[in-house]
Amino acid sequence: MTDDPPRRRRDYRIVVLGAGGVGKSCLTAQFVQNVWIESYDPTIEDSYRKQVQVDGRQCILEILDTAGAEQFTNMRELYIKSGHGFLLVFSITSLSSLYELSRLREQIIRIKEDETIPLVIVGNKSDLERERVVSRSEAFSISHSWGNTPYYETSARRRANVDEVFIDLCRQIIRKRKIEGWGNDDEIDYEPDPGPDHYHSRRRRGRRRLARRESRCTIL
Ligand SMILES: Nc1nc2c(ncn2[C@@H]2O[C@H](COP(=O)(O)OP(=O)(O)OP(=O)(O)O)[C@@H](O)[C@H]2O)c(=O)[nH]1
Repeated sequence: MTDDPPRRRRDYRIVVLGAGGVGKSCLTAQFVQNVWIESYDPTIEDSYRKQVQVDGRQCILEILDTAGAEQFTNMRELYIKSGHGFLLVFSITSLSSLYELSRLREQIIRIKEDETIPLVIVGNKSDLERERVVSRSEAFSISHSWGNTPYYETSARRRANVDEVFIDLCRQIIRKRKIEGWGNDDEIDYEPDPGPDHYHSRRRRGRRRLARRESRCTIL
């Protein structure tokens, strides 16, 4: 019996940021599992993994939702520090959630000490057009002022543009690493695929998993 040749993948750590209630968990659940979760229980830590192909490269996504406001800031700094790319999510029904993104971006740049970190701006809840308070032009003007950061409008409820935002971010990360000469440094042998994309809900264990694993998508 011959061993299979080792397969290779590249691991990218993606962090999903945004104000409370903008739909970060719903977006991620849709991307990972193709499910719509109407109401999310914040007391449960949910961990998601997804292996996807982006232009022939493997990418794994994992999400950790944490409860506890005090830990939140520290955990967020930790996640930002370790992130390779960031989804900045607001709701088109909340102007304040859009303004929150500037603060988050400044925090990312400060912590990462990098102004070219891969970002995607996500205007979620596009199905609530009648409740829209953030115009597309307002969101685009922020995108332009940030050096044309990609802007997408999504609906987690209708699963509109959900894959696109994650894939765009992965592409940016791949491009940046190429430009910066990371080459194949982060390629590692990996275990055979455990099966279909999976989802698990855990209490407390998620944080340890986050520290251990190389590839993550974290929701804050
Ligand atoms: N209509 C509509 N509602 C959405 C959409 N995405 C999320 N929601 C609703 O918005 C609420 C908040 O969604 P979550 O995914 O829990 O938001 P979150 O950003 O993870 O919130 P926090 O855990 O507080 O940070 C829920 O009631 C969802 O059902 C969407 O695309 N359209």
